Amino acid sequence: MTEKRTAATGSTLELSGLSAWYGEARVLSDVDLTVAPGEVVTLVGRNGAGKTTLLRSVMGLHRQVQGSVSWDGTDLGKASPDKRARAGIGWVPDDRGIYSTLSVAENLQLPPVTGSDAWSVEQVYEQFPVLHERRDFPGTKLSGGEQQMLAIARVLRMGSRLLLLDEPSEGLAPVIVQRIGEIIRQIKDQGVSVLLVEQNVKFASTVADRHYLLAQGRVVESLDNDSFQERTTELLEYLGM
Ligand SMILES: Nc1ncnc2c1ncn2[C@@H]1O[C@H](COP(=O)(O)OP(=O)(O)OP(=O)(O)O)[C@@H](O)[C@H]1O
Repeated sequence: MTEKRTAATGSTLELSGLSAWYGEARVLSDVDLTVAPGEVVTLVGRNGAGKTTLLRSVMGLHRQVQGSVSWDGTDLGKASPDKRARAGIGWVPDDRGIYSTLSVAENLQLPPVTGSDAWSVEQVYEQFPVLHERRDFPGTKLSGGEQQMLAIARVLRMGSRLLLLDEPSEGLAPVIVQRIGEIIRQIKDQGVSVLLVEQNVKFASTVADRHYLLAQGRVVESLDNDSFQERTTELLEYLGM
């Protein structure tokens, strides 16, 4: 098992006044957001609200931004995505981004180790037995759920301390969504933080500590999970979801 980290050794993500544009179009406006060590936080909002752009801005993949993204007390400024990855931020895109012609085992060998908490391949196989069973299969032969597990396992192999997950439950069967939920709770227990874009509100409420509701690029509500569960119907109606 991976050693459990304590909150004291973790890092906080803090966005302050983050705005983002595509050309002239402003798609994020003055977003303030924090993710504390070991916290699971979701971004909820309808299509086009700016959720993916926010994750890409944290990773440094979207560059037309203003405001600050700070990690571990340091403003990331214009740091490259590679530098952010080496600082412990792991990105799991919505298309999962695995190398489809490489085997599961090869995909797991590729990531550079960036942190002292990097999972070994053995740990990955212990926690994701299905990846062990499929270790010689190419990415193309994996189911959606297996691809999602592989994508998450790859950032854990690097030792990322903050996972940015873009719709991990999308298109997956309920039993697999449940398994992804267990994995998120487990990595949280190990002190890893998660910022999760999620349209599946029920799933979000089973894994998250807090939620930010985004509408037209603005944070319109920030709620703990109890308040979110109490007000789900009202909030979804407001968001048009
Ligand atoms: N490459 C791009 N060029 C121009 N506009 C873009 C681009 N990517 C996204 N947008 C626009 O930016 C806004 C925010 O998009 P974003 O993908 O961040 O939203 P989202 O909340 O993640 O929605 P979805 O769930 O549909 O991906 C939308 O209006 C979208 O049309």
